[in-house]
Amino acid sequence: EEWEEKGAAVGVRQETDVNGRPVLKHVKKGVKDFHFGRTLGEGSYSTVIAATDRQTGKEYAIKVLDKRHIIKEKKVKYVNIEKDTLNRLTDHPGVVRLYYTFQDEQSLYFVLDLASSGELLGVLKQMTTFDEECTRFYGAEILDTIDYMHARGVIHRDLKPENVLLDDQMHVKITDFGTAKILDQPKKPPRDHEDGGPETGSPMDGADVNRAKSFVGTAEYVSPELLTDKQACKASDLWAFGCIIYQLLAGRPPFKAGNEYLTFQKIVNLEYQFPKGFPAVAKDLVERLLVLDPARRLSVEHIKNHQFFDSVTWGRGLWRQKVPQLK
Ligand SMILES: Nc1ncnc2c1ncn2[C@@H]1O[C@H](COP(=O)(O)OP(=O)(O)OP(=O)(O)O)[C@@H](O)[C@H]1O
Ligand SMILES: O=C(O)[C@@H]1CCC(=O)N(CCc2ccc(Cl)cc2)[C@H]1c1ccccc1Cl
Repeated sequence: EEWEEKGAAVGVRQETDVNGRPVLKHVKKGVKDFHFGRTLGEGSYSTVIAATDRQTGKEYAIKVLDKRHIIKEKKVKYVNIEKDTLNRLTDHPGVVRLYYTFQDEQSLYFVLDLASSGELLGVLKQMTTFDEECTRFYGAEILDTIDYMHARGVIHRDLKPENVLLDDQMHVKITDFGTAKILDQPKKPPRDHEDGGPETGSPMDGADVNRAKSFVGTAEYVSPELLTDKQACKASDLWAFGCIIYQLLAGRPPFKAGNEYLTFQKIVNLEYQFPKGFPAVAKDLVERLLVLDPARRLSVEHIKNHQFFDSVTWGRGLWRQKVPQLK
């Protein structure tokens, strides 16, 4: 009998108890409720598979994590962070939604929105570069989603075109929250070392004693403050946002060198140039985001009011408008 897991009940069934009295049974989805289809992709600790709910016919992406591998690689903390973060970010069109979680002997399952048009990075590579209109549209949807995350006390910490997925209508779906930071966790007694991660207080915490000293995202998008004083803040996501805007228009990220160390050097020395023909208004925006001091970087509000986004209608309207033809 599949019993309700804490707060995870998704369905209710009417039954009668031994005295013939009606009783409501909470049932939880499981593997058998889905028809598993094609593999969408592989991660270091996960496989993502397209699946259809047998009762409703709705399509999902199910992320399957191998328990043994996660424990061996000491990634249990990231699993809990991903779940806790996704459970906080449930009502915004720009975030991949987590519908159910369940498990069996070998695996953990996360039932997610299916983003069937793949990664923004893949589309950018096909196009080489985006024109201003497409950059403005995708920049606006990404920024609107960052605004929502930050308002819910979540810093993504690893924003990049690979983690910006696209749904069947080519709207943005941001994913990969395993390395996110949840800001307003109730303060736990200080630990002997700080990795910047949230105090999840989950039973897994104690088990995961040698936590990563500090998480660093993907080299090309890492903010200078994360490299110098190991502290990420909301402005770190806006640094990555600046790198993404630059990359959509230029076809490559602003800081890229032969190896990670050289890339880090370019970042902390703010060593980057704009290609010829880079639009002036976009250049001004990027220059106000790629600022070494996080306190001097544009805030979300100021970015929304920047001339580059003049024609954008922020809010729900943004997500209802037709996506621009990628040309
Ligand atoms: N909701 C989704 N819809 C469609 N495709 C997805 C979805 N989530 C992930 N994918 C694809 O599946 C692949 C694996 O994603 P996953 O999040 O498991 O690992 P990853 O984050 O890409 O890798 P790593 O764990 O090493 O960072 C990725 O290429 C991604 O594009
Ligand atoms: O937090 C939860 O929602 C439940 C609580 C009950 C439970 O046993 N799990 C799995 C805990 C877990 C985490 C990592 C590994 Cl490698 C194994 C088990 C949690 C879980 C179930 C399914 C999918 C993800 C998770 Cl974290």
